[in-house]
Amino acid sequence: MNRPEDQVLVIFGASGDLTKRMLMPSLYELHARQMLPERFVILGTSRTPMSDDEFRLSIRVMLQELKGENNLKGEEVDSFMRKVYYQPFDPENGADELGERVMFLMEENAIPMKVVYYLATPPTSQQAITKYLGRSCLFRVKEKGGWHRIVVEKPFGINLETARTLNNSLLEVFRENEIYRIDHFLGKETVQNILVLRFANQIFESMWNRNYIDYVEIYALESLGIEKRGKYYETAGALRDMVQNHLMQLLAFVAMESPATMEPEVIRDETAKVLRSLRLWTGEDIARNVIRAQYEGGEVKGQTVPGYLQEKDVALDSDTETYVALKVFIDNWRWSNVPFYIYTGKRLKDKRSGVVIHFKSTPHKLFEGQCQGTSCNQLIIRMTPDEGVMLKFGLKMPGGGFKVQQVGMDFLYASLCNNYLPGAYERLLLDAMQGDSMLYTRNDALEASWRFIDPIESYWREHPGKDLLCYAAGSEGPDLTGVWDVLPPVSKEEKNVCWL
Ligand SMILES: NC(=O)C1=CN([C@@H]2O[C@H](COP(=O)(O)OP(=O)(O)OC[C@H]3O[C@@H](n4cnc5c(N)ncnc54)[C@H](OP(=O)(O)O)[C@@H]3O)[C@@H](O)[C@H]2O)C=CC1
Ligand SMILES: O=C1O[C@H](COP(=O)(O)O)[C@@H](O)[C@H](O)[C@H]1O
Repeated sequence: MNRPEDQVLVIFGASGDLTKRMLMPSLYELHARQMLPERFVILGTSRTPMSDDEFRLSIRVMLQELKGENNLKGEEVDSFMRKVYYQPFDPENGADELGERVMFLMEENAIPMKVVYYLATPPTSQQAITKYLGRSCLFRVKEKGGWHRIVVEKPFGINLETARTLNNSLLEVFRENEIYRIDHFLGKETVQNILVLRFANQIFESMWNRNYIDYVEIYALESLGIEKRGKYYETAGALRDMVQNHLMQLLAFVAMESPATMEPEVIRDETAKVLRSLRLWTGEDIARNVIRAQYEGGEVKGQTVPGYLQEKDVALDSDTETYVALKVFIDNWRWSNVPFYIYTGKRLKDKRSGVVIHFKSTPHKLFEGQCQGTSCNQLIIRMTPDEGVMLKFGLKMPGGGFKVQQVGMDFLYASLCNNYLPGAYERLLLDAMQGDSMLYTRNDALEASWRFIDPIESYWREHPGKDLLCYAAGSEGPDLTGVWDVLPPVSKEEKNVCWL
């Protein structure tokens, strides 16, 4: 792959968690693999006063923590740090020190006027930063034959209305093709692989519809709690934090029609179409098809952990959901009446995420014990743990008679000769630098997703605490027996099965 052209990356929110834990380590990894532009500067900025060296030191410490001191090459870290700078700056204070610093660094490093801005800041500051960029001397890079792009972190609004307001303020300064709305799930190798698995293999794609598929499960289960993000999580909950963005995008990849080409706009047209075809739940449909729950105290991996209500910055009577299960339909020709079950939650037994395609059973059952009366065939696309793909089918048990046992054919990414899997942020940062927006969310898709989420949030607001289930931290989630027609996937289903 070609390295991106020479440019500057300006990261707003440089003193924050995302920059330290995800962005800088990903940029370091790209540097170590010589995938960054030859002439390249990373300028971090936030309001916190810090010198270049203080910023570099904080990044060095984080790299050592994440990768282990022995796994870092001193020379490589030093050469990376030579690309890193910091400028304290408040976008609301009227001055343009940031713009001047960027211009100076471009000149000093003989970098053309090409800039990516990364907004790793809270949504409340995004409008002020965008407005600043519109009035800064930086805005002139385009007049001088350069380009600029802006990457915007989630959450993109808290409902359709706020998403539109944010989008309009971005469009006052940037063109749609310069706006990159990031969804880090799309940067995951296994998620991208859904496209290849589906569209490079006739055996799957020809069966990928209502005639052969009974139902689909999409899940992202976590053992982590809300960490120190109580304030944010109280306004988000599992539905806005995970479903509105990541799981809707994943659903769109699983359900989209085959694109005519692999061009970004063609792929994004197809994913947007899926989200526009979602059946919108209203009123009592919501009570039937959307389940919410909240964790109580418990034990996760041998550690006692508090319940959600005891977490910092959480209201004592909060009804914020930390778990949500949804039954979703895509009202189009391909998926008519095929349920998609979506599950996500915090403080569960393990971290597991993936997609399970449940194929229909054979029309006539010939064999004894044929997969306990259900279908023998599932395709499991595992994102975490053990990234890979497993196909399950029935085979004859050795010995007399014709007894069926379900077995699995398992592909593990770890088994590849070159088993380096780029992190999601590595891939997405590189794409933004190269001007490839395929794995970034387009505004119409985002709006379609909010159109589905908003009525559920409104219903919950109108019925505080109604039907809120609870589950113990460290469990598999709330007990849905009798509440839900299909029970959520449990860890054992993803494992290969051995002969009885
Ligand atoms: N952390 C994570 O794992 C993930 C985070 N995100 C998203 O990324 C964004 C940042 O998250 P995170 O790093 O965790 O948040 P933090 O609170 O850790 O950091 C926020 C950063 O934004 C800066 N900031 C805050 N207010 C302003 C302002 N008015 N003007 C300029 N800069 C400001 C802060 O610096 P200062 O106060 O010095 O200005 C700080 O550098 C959020 O939108 C979050 O939802 C998305 C996915 C994962
Ligand atoms: O965006 C978010 O994603 C993480 C889960 O991401 P993963 O890559 O670790 O699966 C989630 O923990 C967080 O709450 C959410 O904001």
